[in-house]
Amino acid sequence: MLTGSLRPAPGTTPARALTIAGSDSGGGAGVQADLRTFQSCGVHGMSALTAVTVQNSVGVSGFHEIPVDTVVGQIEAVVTDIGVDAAKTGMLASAEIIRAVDDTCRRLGVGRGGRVPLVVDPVAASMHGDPLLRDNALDALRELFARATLVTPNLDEVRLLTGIVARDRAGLVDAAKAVHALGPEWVLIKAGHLVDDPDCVDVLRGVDADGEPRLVELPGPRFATPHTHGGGDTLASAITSALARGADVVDAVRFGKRYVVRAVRESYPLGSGIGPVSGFWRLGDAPV
Ligand SMILES: Nc1ncnc2c1ncn2[C@@H]1O[C@H](COP(=O)(O)OP(=O)(O)OP(=O)(O)O)[C@@H](O)[C@H]1O
Ligand SMILES: Cc1ncc(COP(=O)(O)O)c(N)n1
Repeated sequence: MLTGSLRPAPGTTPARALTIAGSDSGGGAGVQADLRTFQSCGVHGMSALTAVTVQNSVGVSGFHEIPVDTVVGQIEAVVTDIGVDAAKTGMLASAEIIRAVDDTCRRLGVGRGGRVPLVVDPVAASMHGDPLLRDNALDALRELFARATLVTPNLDEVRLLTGIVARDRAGLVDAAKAVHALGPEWVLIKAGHLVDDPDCVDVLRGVDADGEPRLVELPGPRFATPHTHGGGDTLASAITSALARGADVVDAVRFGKRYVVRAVRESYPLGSGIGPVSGFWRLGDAPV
């Protein structure tokens, strides 16, 4: 289902995915990366904007939150009319927005217990180290995990949310167990920050159909590039796209990993700081 052409048949309604996230003015991460990824995975992308960041390749100099009612209104507007096959969250900015998103998802059947899978990427800071979440919002973020089909923390987010400092692959497995205990159905711990490991082996943990704990390693090469801005958003959006197209969580995560490996391999310099992973790699060469 997820190999070969991902282009929807002309005239048919494609699978639909919603991102609830912030804008990156530099275009490398946030809703810009999410919508780009949905498109190249053959999925119609929709967005509920939570915040506008002032951002370029060297950092985030500030952000402005969207009023809670407007965040909720965007989600309701698209879910009740257009419909959604899978959703993801990225930058949620504040405890008030997180709690409103959690409540809205519950009401609309998005996330655990509902019809629509929900991927929660617990964005707390940019890769430059600039905050994207208010200091008092960690409890609300932990609570949102219980609504998630899948959460996708990086190692800094694992440390913030659980106190666990993972230094090697065994540490990733411990981290997966600790984050799983916070209540999501599945956890994907991303290995990008384990810079001393020659490979990038992400770890997925969940419970299979028989109720048995399941651990899946997602192997991948590590490319020697500083330009990985938006890698986490791109991975989570590719996974969300696969879920929207009907894949189960393990297959969707395998697809997302294959997708992000290509995106990192073709990442490019931009500005004077950190460039983005590529959204171009699936473009064909046919003349227009
Ligand atoms: N240098 C690299 N080479 C190959 N894969 C990488 C590299 N860095 C990260 N990845 C992969 O990219 C994905 C994102 O991982 P990472 O740990 O960087 O998440 P993140 O910190 O949330 O991303 P970002 O902050 O860059 O948006 C993971 O699948 C990870 O294994
Ligand atoms: C709006 C927004 N959302 C998410 C990120 C995280 O991406 P990264 O960790 O690559 O900076 C970001 N920088 N900006």
